[in-house]
Amino acid sequence: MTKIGIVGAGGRMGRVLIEAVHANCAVELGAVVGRPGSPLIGRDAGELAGMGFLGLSVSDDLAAVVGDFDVLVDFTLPEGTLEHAEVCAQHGRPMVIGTTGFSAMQQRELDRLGRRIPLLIAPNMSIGVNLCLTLLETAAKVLGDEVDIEIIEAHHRHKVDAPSGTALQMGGVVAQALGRDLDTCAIYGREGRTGPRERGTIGFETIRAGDIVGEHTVMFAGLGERIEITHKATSRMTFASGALRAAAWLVGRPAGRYDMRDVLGLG
Ligand SMILES: NC(=O)C1=CN([C@@H]2O[C@H](COP(=O)(O)OP(=O)(O)OC[C@H]3O[C@@H](n4cnc5c(N)ncnc54)[C@H](OP(=O)(O)O)[C@@H]3O)[C@@H](O)[C@H]2O)C=CC1
Ligand SMILES: O=C(O)C1=N[C@H](C(=O)O)C[C@H](O)C1
Repeated sequence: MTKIGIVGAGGRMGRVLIEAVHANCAVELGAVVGRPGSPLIGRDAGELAGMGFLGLSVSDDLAAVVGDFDVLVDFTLPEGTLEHAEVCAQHGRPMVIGTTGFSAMQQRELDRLGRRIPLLIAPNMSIGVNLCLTLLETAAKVLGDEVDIEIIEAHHRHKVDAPSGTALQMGGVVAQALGRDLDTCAIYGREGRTGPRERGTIGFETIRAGDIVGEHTVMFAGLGERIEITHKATSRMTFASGALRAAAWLVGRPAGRYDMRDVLGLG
């Protein structure tokens, strides 16, 4: 049975991951780690996730528990994820990363670490979103430059990065299919006297409100017709289940950077 380590124990995803591991008979909980100084350190992981006593307490030292798991699952913040990845690289542990909001420099650091250990990095672990990436590639290739492309994403009020990692990945897939460079063709929000839409751009719009789990729409709008590909997550369990599937898949792979489409055979 694959032993899972979880960092970011007290986070929205951390708690759901503890629950998901407990409910999945192919994996077991090896270690749960919280941020040093957090009031959660020493608490029982099961009680933290609202599932009752599990007999595994939250540690504040990833290096001290690295022997207790086969693969680490990380949904935290970029700075924390890079520190955790360095520990995993030192101890030869594979890692599944769901964290979003990495800078270009942090992405290069992940590339470097991915040469030492297997790293699976996906801004969205849901099967539905990863299937949508394939649909988007096909749509972009068929519709070409005739249509205007806009990506609209909506998330809960606590989210700290924008646009979402998923929206950026969707933009990247569409841009690549059209032979465009997302860095130069992306427009992030509009206001004031913008003038008419510049052809060849990809627009991003962000909504932050209430408890929305995660919604993404990519609009291909032409003259006389419009296609919209939409994904709506209604439970964080969909991300957690995907992350555990990825974790079990990753153990035993050679060092490298993988993503969820590799797990699903969509790469
Ligand atoms: N790939 C996917 O499918 C999904 C990705 N995400 C992404 O996952 C990330 C987390 O989301 P969410 O759970 O909602 O966020 P939360 O803010 O609820 O949780 C983040 C957790 O990370 C911990 N943390 C933050 N910084 C550090 C650090 N430097 N070292 C160690 N631990 C740290 C926090 O600890 P503390 O509370 O002590 O600050 C907290 O427990 C985001 O980037 C989000 O975009 C979310 C859902 C799905
Ligand atoms: O922060 C979140 O909650 C989510 N973040 C991910 C992203 O940035 O794409 C994925 C998911 O939509 C939830």
